[in-house]
Amino acid sequence: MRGALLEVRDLVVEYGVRGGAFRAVDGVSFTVRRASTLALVGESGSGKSTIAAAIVRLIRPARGSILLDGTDIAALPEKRLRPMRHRVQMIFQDPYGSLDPHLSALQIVAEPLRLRGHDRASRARHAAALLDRVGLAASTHQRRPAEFSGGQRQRIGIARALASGPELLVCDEATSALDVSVQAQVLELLREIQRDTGVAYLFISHNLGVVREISSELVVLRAGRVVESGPTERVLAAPTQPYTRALRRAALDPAALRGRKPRAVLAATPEDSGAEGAPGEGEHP
Ligand SMILES: Nc1ncnc2c1ncn2[C@@H]1O[C@H](COP(=O)(O)OP(=O)(O)OP(=O)(O)O)[C@@H](O)[C@H]1O
Repeated sequence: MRGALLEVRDLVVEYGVRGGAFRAVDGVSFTVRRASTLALVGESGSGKSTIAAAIVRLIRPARGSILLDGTDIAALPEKRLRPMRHRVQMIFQDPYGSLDPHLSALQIVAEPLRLRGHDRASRARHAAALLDRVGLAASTHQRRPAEFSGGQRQRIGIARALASGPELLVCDEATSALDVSVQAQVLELLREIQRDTGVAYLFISHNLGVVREISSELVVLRAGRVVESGPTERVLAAPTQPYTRALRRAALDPAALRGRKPRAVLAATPEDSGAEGAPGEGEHP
């Protein structure tokens, strides 16, 4: 089995709310292995994005550790974290908001290369190669983000993330805004990139169809806690938790397959309302 790249241990993340702290992530542990894909699933509000934000250090956890190759990046002072930041990159549901509208695709992808010390010629060469790699023809490289489709913008986001030379890509609903055929193309691209570069993915999604395609390991979250985890095929073939069964049914719902959040279709049937209670319960108001 491949070695561990990212080990999340007993992670607790809290948000300050009126009257105290709200615990959005409550004692979560999992391991992402090198060159492999672990999916985090769970209904809206279960804590997926909060975990992602803690991993890329947008938020500091209240407790627990996030070990990247054995170094606890949750505890590192900013100065010591800086040289490691390029090792973990993130791609978002809609990269549009994070792509500078005034820059060309080539300039967007060149920026992380500048930060890594590439000179101008090397930046142009590498950025063009990365855009080619994600399937964007040279004739499009000078276009601005608004001149691309959603799927193409996601490709720019992937190329930009790759420009940092990451070992881990955190993909937060990275294909959810895309229609099904474009989604399949982007998933295939991510798989090819993993084969070529050995990058690992932490793949956050509410869509079990997508998760089945891309991940080897699965962690199911509910109200900030892990309710089930293991090899994806095993967990999906024989979920032991009522909540996972409800999620699996939701994945078969056409609305879920179109990329909508399945909250509305998550009402558990009586057979599923076991000790875990009905999905949606315990959600933060
Ligand atoms: N800044 C914040 N302040 C207070 N509570 C927050 C904040 N951000 C998120 N939360 C709460 O933390 C919980 C987890 O939110 P999070 O966004 O991590 O869930 P999620 O599983 O990613 O949901 P989604 O699928 O809708 O993106 C939710 O109950 C949410 O309301």
